[in-house]
Amino acid sequence: MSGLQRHGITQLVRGVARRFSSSFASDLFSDAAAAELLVSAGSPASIPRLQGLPEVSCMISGRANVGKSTLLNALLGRRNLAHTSQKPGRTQTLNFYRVGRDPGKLILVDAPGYGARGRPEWGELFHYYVKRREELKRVYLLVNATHGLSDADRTMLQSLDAQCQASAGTRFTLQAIITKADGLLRSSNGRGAIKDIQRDIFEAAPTCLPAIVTAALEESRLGIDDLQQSIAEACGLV
Ligand SMILES: Nc1nc2c(ncn2[C@@H]2O[C@H](COP(=O)(O)OP(=O)(O)OP(=O)(O)O)[C@@H](O)[C@H]2O)c(=O)[nH]1
Ligand SMILES: [Mg+2]
Repeated sequence: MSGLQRHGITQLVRGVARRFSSSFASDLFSDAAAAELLVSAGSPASIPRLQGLPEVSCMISGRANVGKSTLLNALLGRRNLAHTSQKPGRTQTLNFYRVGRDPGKLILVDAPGYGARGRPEWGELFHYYVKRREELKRVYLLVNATHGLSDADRTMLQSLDAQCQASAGTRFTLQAIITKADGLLRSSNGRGAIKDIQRDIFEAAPTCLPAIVTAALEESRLGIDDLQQSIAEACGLV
């Protein structure tokens, strides 16, 4: 068998494996009606143990109004499981959502936005959670495509990156999500602007995995399958 044929077969096997694992990831998120908000925690003392559940937590955090709750609804195929609002600061607690039918396979955590019009105590709650939560597998940091990185995003990325480096990625890994990309991708320099954001993210946090570019409104969806796949991989479920 020639080298070229061997290469062709390897590529074919990889392609099939990728398709198989991506269909597994979408199965994981397919049971939309069964997803459930388990607990909202407003203080470190009320962060739940959730013992008994095979919990693997993914954390979604980001600047207020960046589109976290809308993204969570898109991921779970639900309209209003997580409350959304045009006004920043709607999410004020850590909200633990079970994905799938009880006992579930993983937990998604929606967090209060920090930065503009977020409150410092919400940031403290998030930091407490990230420092202590053994079940946490990955932190997703959301960046608004139209605003780019804020100073608060940079500070957060640097802090999370330092924690990832300190544990050599054994505690949790870090990945950025560029949200609300629909608006930017319609403009002539949209792709360039997204590349700039990706470069800024890498400069602030070299351990951050390549950003997933998303749009989460019902009328324009982008990157949701990729995000489902990434969450399943982070949680060791594919
Ligand atoms: N164009 C566009 N708008 C979006 C997208 N995602 C969310 N939005 C809008 O942005 C606003 C804020 O969305 P939320 O999901 O409530 O944002 P959040 O980050 O959860 O906000 P807080 O909980 O207040 O921190 C809403 O008006 C959404 O409809 C998107 O992908 N594209
Ligand atoms: Mg919210």
